[in-house]
Amino acid sequence: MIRELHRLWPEPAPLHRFAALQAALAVLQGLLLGLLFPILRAVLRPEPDFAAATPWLLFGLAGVLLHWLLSVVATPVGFAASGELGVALRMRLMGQLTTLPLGWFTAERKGTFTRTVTSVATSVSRLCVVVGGPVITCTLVPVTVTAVTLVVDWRLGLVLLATLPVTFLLLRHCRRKTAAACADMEVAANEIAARAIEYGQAQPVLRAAGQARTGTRQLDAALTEHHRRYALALNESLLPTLSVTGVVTLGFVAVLAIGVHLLTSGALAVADTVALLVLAVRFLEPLGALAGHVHGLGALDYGLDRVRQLLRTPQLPVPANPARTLPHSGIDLVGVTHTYGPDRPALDGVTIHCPPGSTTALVGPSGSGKTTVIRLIARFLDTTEGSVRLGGLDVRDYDHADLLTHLAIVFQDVYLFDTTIEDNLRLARPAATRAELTAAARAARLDEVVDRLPQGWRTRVGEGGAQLSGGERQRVAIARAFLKQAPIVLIDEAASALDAANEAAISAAITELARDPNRTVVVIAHRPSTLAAADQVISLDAGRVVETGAPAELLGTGGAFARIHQQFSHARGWRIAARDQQGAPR
Ligand SMILES: Nc1ncnc2c1ncn2[C@@H]1O[C@H](COP(=O)(O)OP(=O)(O)OP(=O)(O)O)[C@@H](O)[C@H]1O
Repeated sequence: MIRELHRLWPEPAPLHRFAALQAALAVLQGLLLGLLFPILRAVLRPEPDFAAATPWLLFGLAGVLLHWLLSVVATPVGFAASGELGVALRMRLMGQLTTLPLGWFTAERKGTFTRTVTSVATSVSRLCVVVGGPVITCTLVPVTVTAVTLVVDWRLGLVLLATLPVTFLLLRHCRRKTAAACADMEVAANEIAARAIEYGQAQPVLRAAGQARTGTRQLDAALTEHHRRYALALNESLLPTLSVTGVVTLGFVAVLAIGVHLLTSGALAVADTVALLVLAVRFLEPLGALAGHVHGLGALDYGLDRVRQLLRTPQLPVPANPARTLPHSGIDLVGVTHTYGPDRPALDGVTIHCPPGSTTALVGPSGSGKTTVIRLIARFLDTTEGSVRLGGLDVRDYDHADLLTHLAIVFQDVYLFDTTIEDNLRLARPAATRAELTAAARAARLDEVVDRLPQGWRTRVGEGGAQLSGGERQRVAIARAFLKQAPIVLIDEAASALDAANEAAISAAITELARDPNRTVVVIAHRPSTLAAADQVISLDAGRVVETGAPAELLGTGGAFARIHQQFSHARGWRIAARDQQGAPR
């Protein structure tokens, strides 16, 4: 565990100071107990010799004062060490976060990461001091007392010495059991959290279905499972804990019996017997207390393991000499296969060519692989086979942070920070001038939204952007894309129904982005107007490209795209206008 801590926190000087103080306190306690021998020998005799006892008493007094002083110093040192360790662990975890492939961030992993950065890191840093301190004391006091006893009477010393390894081995076993139980209960706790969130989110559906009271089945099952595992964990750790207490009690009985025997047989003086019995009590007491701390140690082992596992997550490989600039804005996927898990590949031998300045619309049924194409272009994921090329270079040849400066991405579910609408837009270009902000907002039809808001640009948008509608949030994201002036724009168009104003505004904004000859746009299209603005449509099905061509061309083939178009036409009374040679609608 200590080695593990060193690996996670390479500069643990504050923790060393705290451990050294605790060790000093423990050894001092043991040595102070040793003073009982000369003191009792001087006092417990027919004619007590207080003069002989006085120097030892003075020694004892000085020792007690020193002990008090060290304890006073140890408390703030412990707090500081715990605080610094917490900060160091969180910094390392947050540092790791920025190097992970974005495809890693599934909902479940985000939950695990949040718990590790918050509660696990806090518990590790707290337990290191709150449990680590007493464990050092409870280990070193018996060791020092054994050494003192061996010096005075080797027979009693040997009894104490024999108790130590048995107790420590049992405690180690206890600790392993507790760590395993913690891991087991964490799985059950995660399940409860997931079901509780789901239950909260599903309230409208459950109420609409009249199942508000009965819809807790899964949550109930998760709670029952957690309770079952908790009871199991308690049962499993009970036996080793009771064994430790048993060994400690047996050790005390043995010391008592041998002490009485030595006293009655005249082999040990009364003063030494009394002192040895006091020492035996102080030897066994901390060992018993250790059993109480073993659960904390198990939880500490488990917490350290969680932090280590996260820090070991493979990072996105960085090339030795990364390309910094994008030669052009063309995009190519060459024989790309991507597999998420053991199932069939999400993309299977996909080849796509998007010339610089063109607009490509991706269409296809749900699960056909459209989002995966976007994720691979942005290198949120790496391909399993084949390569993704931006500006003629493999995405793996760029530094990922640099690569992202060339991309603007508009997600379907836009997340906004709980700050002003201006700050949310500035995220794309913090140094943008007022004129640039206004121009981007106008292009994305966000200006209409800003004008309507009570405090205009200074209006706070609420957590996640809750003060704005889905369509308005997507306008902010599109405005970010305009403001960033990135040569490559990736859009996952909102699939849900929008009101007429948002629908028209977003369509117009995407069409404007698509018309810009300096931008290459790839859009997952859900709206006819977006398809109409595209130079080419790529139709995907089950991870394969089934059709490629200009929208008007593909209409005539009667294939997959023509069928999608027919659905759109029925749903919205819409048709693709044929384009003239220059690409302008006729
Ligand atoms: N993180 C993931 N882990 C495992 N499988 C995934 C993951 N993301 C997507 N998939 C699977 O990969 C396949 C392609 O998914 P993808 O999201 O790319 O399709 P899509 O065409 O964008 O679908 P939709 O239109 O519903 O968003 C699907 O079978 C999907 O279940």
